[in-house]
Amino acid sequence: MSGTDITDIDLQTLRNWPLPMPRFDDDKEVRGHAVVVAGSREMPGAALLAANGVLRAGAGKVTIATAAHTAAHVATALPEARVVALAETPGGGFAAEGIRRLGELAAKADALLIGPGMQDEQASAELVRALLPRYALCKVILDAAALAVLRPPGGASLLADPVDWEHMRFAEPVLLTPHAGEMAHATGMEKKEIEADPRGAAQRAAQRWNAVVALKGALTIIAAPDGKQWQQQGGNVGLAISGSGDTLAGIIAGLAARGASLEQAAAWGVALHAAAGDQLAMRFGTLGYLAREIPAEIPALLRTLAQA
Ligand SMILES: NC(=O)C1=CN([C@@H]2O[C@H](COP(=O)(O)OP(=O)(O)OC[C@H]3O[C@@H](n4cnc5c(N)ncnc54)[C@H](O)[C@@H]3O)[C@@H](O)[C@H]2O)[C@@H](O)CC1
Ligand SMILES: Nc1ncnc2c1ncn2[C@@H]1O[C@H](COP(=O)(O)OP(=O)(O)O)[C@@H](O)[C@H]1O
Repeated sequence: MSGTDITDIDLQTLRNWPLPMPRFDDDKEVRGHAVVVAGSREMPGAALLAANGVLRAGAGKVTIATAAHTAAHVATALPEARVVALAETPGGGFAAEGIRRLGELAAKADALLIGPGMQDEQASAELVRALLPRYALCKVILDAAALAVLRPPGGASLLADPVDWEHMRFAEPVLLTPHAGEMAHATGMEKKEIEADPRGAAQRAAQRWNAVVALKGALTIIAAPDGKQWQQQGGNVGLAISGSGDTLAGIIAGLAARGASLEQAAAWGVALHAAAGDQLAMRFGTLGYLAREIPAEIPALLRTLAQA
């Protein structure tokens, strides 16, 4: 299933693929605005981890749309963010009444990240289904609970069932950031099967869903709908920690808001995230650094890579 060409995300690849840089006189809107739809009563921290990633990746502005119950706490914890409170479903998801507001926010944003720490997968899937066709005006990244949109209501496997699949082709490519467990959940495949052939799984998903797929793990594969693939095997096992993926999703959203394409934001995001893990491992040891410490490593790494 896997093709033969895959590009390693190494220093040379990044050097040949420079990120868009702001002009000296740009304002914060021009530097990029990301909307992060994330968090819930049980996992408010995911919204903070992702939003920190957005700002540390160099975007000018972040808006967090999160559960009304925890919005005030989130706002206090990240004073740099604008925080929009969304009404909740009984299951802790975001109620449909928030969709119009989210659409208005997305229409003014450069990147839209949906999913980290959201509860109620069904409500999350409905929110994505309702939001994307009406408001797909910016770069969209779907992570964690938002990936539930990939499962048809009956729960059948999309990759195994081309009929159900037809309903789920994205009109415009979005970026999906599943780990193997989420990929298994979305496709009906066994996690073991995905781990045995991550390139094949990512590539099939990218082509069938019309999405850029970043399949995360110790080896991360990025596959684009046109067949291009990148891989990154770096970082360290300390990155296998609660909230690590939330920071990655935020870093990627920040880079996309700055003007990177979805493929470029994914490749740079994965490289920066791994390099941040390596910096933290040198300082604290491989085990025991925190996900919240990852984003603060990014600005210095960006400077180093930009000058490399
Ligand atoms: N502070 C916070 O608010 C945090 C929120 N988090 C949120 O928690 C939610 C659920 O996270 P999980 O995906 O861990 O859900 P689960 O713990 O429900 O895991 C779902 C399935 O995926 C498997 N799995 C989990 N991580 C994996 C990995 N890295 N590679 C392969 N298989 C894996 C599990 O074994 C399980 O079968 C997400 O919305 C996430 O954003 C977590 O990131 C932790 C921190
Ligand atoms: N052993 C490992 N070595 C290097 N990176 C890893 C390893 N395990 C996980 N990662 C990276 O850590 C991140 C974990 O993301 P995820 O599983 O979504 O975490 P969470 O849901 O807790 O936020 C991914 O970017 C993944 O590529």
